[in-house]
Amino acid sequence: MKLLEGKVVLITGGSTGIGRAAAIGAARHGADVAINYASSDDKAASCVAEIEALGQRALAMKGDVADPATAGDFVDKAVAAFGRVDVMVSNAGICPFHAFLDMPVETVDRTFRVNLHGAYYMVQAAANQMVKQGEGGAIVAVSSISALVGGEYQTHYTPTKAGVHSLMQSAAIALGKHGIRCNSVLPGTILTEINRDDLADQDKRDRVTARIPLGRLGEADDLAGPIVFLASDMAQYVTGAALLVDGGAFVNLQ
Ligand SMILES: NC(=O)C1=CN([C@@H]2O[C@H](COP(=O)(O)OP(=O)(O)OC[C@H]3O[C@@H](n4cnc5c(N)ncnc54)[C@H](O)[C@@H]3O)[C@@H](O)[C@H]2O)C=CC1
Ligand SMILES: C[C@H](O)[C@@H]1OC(=O)[C@H](O)[C@@H]1O
Repeated sequence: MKLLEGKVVLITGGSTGIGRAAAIGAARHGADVAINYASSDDKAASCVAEIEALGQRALAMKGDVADPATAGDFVDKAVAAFGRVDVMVSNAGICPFHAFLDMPVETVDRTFRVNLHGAYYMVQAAANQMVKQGEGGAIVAVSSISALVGGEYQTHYTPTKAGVHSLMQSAAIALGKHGIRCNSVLPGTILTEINRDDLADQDKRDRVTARIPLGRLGEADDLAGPIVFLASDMAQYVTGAALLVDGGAFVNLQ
């Protein structure tokens, strides 16, 4: 069964990792997909090609989500190409691991701007388009298990993920009357570019893996199903929710 047949899905940071897996997952479920991406034209083009090979329409738009203007441009471009917006997956993010006591101001500022401000502007732009269309919609934000627990080298990052989780809760209230559902996924540790260097430390990798009841680190594709589900009408009465996708890591205290 295809869960997103005929829908138009927008995804930020969609050329790699979790965003790319969500883009391909949405296309497999019958959606046309627009991705925003930050830098690599080649990766964006290959994602578009993969979606088109599945028989769906796709477009890629380069843009920095930290710039408020990018959100409106992205939504406008998707509407010009596909006529509407049914789903926004706010996924773009950075996590430049660094110790707390000498954290550079620029690193804090950039992480907040990309992860939290970027999500805010994208969600707002998509919601305005959905309200204009008058047929509801679904917003899925990629938050993190880090919204609930800390990280020694992530003091600038974990608050942004808590913020994204909170944004979905408040947006669910603000947008419920328009039939727009807002939910977040909370991935655990997923092997992607964002943590490639950090997890090159075998000790850390082993420690993180040992905490996961399912016995392995996550892969980007582990997020595709939960994101497609929350975006789809199968989740028609789910809003303001946060779905942990962490192999059980969060509940594993002792
Ligand atoms: N990999 C993990 O263990 C976890 C990742 N996450 C979140 O998942 C999301 C996706 O990350 P991953 O797929 O893991 O890594 P990734 O590095 O493959 O994906 C992040 C994407 O965001 C894009 N991006 C970064 N800054 C941007 C900007 N200013 N404007 C537009 N796009 C930008 C990157 O180019 C990249 O495509 C992030 O929000 C991250 O915080 C959450 C929990 C765990
Ligand atoms: C990038 C990290 O490996 C990853 O990011 C998160 O949000 C998770 O909690 C992991 O720490």
